[in-house]
Amino acid sequence: MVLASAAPGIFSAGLDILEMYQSTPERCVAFWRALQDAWLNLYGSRLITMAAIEGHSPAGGCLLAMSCDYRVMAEGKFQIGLNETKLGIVAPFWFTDVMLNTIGHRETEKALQLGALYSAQQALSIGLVDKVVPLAEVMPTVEGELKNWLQIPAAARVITKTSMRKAVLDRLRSQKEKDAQFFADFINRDSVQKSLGMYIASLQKKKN
Ligand SMILES: CCCCCCCCCCCCC/C=C/C(=O)SCCNC(=O)CCNC(=O)[C@H](O)C(C)(C)COP(=O)(O)OP(=O)(O)OC[C@H]1O[C@@H](n2cnc3c(N)ncnc32)[C@H](O)[C@@H]1OP(=O)(O)O
Repeated sequence: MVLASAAPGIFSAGLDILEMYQSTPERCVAFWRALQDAWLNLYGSRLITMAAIEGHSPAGGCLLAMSCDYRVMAEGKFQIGLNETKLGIVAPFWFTDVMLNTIGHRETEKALQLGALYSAQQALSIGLVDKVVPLAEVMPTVEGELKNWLQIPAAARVITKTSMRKAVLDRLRSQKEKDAQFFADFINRDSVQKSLGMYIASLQKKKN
């Protein structure tokens, strides 16, 4: 399975910030449950999963990419990373776990505190993506890599993948409702709503 985007220049802009702003607790819980299930299915997928990152990939976009087995990113101006702290929010523990599994403890600690967004070359240097190529070559490179992965006996590959990811998946599975409730409480704090409001305004200002 290849994750790619139909929007030129954007792999994924992350979670819909407007869903987290001035929403109701009930809607926040439903929103979060949908995200949890999507992520559990992706990270726990038995399929070979690859991200064709042909554009920006902040926050939830970076989570999607990191949850795949292999990442190819377009060189140039695009950025990738977990930038949550820049919005005044905090990456949930399962976002952090996936980043830890991808780039290790020291880089994750820096990346998360700073809300760092990396260029493709920087992302390559810390292991956040596996390959950087010109934009037009992203999809052919993914397809070529997929052929390599498909050579591996499926059962052996799936057992290996499952055992590598089980602990992180189980950690969320065992506390889904608590996590959803925590999200709804956290996101509706006055201080968090204020930060989100300012961030939304800054996105709109950038456009004008
Ligand atoms: C004690 C422990 C505590 C733990 C607590 C944990 C609890 C949980 C806390 C909460 C965790 C939440 C996790 C959040 C994850 C996320 O994914 S948050 C989203 C982060 N995303 C971003 O920051 C991206 C913002 N967007 C951009 O930077 C740019 O838009 C872009 C992606 C780089 C593209 O730029 P460009 O091509 O120039 O397009 P724009 O003109 O900027 O955008 C077009 C329109 O789209 C709107 N938009 C962009 N991104 C979003 C978004 N994520 N959500 C909603 N809307 C978005 C943008 O405002 C423009 O809108 P219009 O002006 O109406 O056209």
